[in-house]
Amino acid sequence: MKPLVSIIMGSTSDLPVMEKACKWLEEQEIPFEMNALSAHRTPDAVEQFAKGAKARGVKVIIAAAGMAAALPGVIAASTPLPVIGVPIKGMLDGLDAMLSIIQMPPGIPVATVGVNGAQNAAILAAEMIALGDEAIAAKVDAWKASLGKKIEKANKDLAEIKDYKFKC
Ligand SMILES: Nc1c(C(=O)O)ncn1[C@@H]1O[C@H](COP(=O)(O)O)[C@@H](O)[C@H]1O
Repeated sequence: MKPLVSIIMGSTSDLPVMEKACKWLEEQEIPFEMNALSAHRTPDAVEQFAKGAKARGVKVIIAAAGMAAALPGVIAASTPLPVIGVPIKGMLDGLDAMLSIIQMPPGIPVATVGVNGAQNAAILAAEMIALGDEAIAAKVDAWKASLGKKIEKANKDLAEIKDYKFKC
């Protein structure tokens, strides 16, 4: 199946974080592709990718980068598709990447998730696609319902801990 989500990372050193996005999309059976491209190191390839993504059927791009994270913004500049940026934690705890990604000049937005927020990026991508795709909307709904069930069970378990004292 043609990929609906394209995951781009600045380096394969970002892969341990971005695997969480892949895992979530795989579990939901949402087709995706993944590539390492760098606005700093392979600028021509990034431009070519960004300009061609929509015509290949991609609906949302997830772009992850650490340090001086130009990649998501550079991709956003060359595509009409929504771009979700994932700041990767590095030497400055990811604050450098987060600010690089979130502080886009007016007109070229990047929807930025939290530092290392790969799974949230995948969920947000699915929610965007779900606006025009009932099957994916049903998957997102089911996922959110399962989260609710988990916390309901955790709350029940908490009530059953006999010596639990509310300390706040
Ligand atoms: N921020 C960028 C860009 C870019 O924005 O084009 N290209 C690579 N990087 C980041 O550099 C970090 C170190 O990369 P290496 O581990 O390859 O040296 C990675 O987190 C990557 O995302």
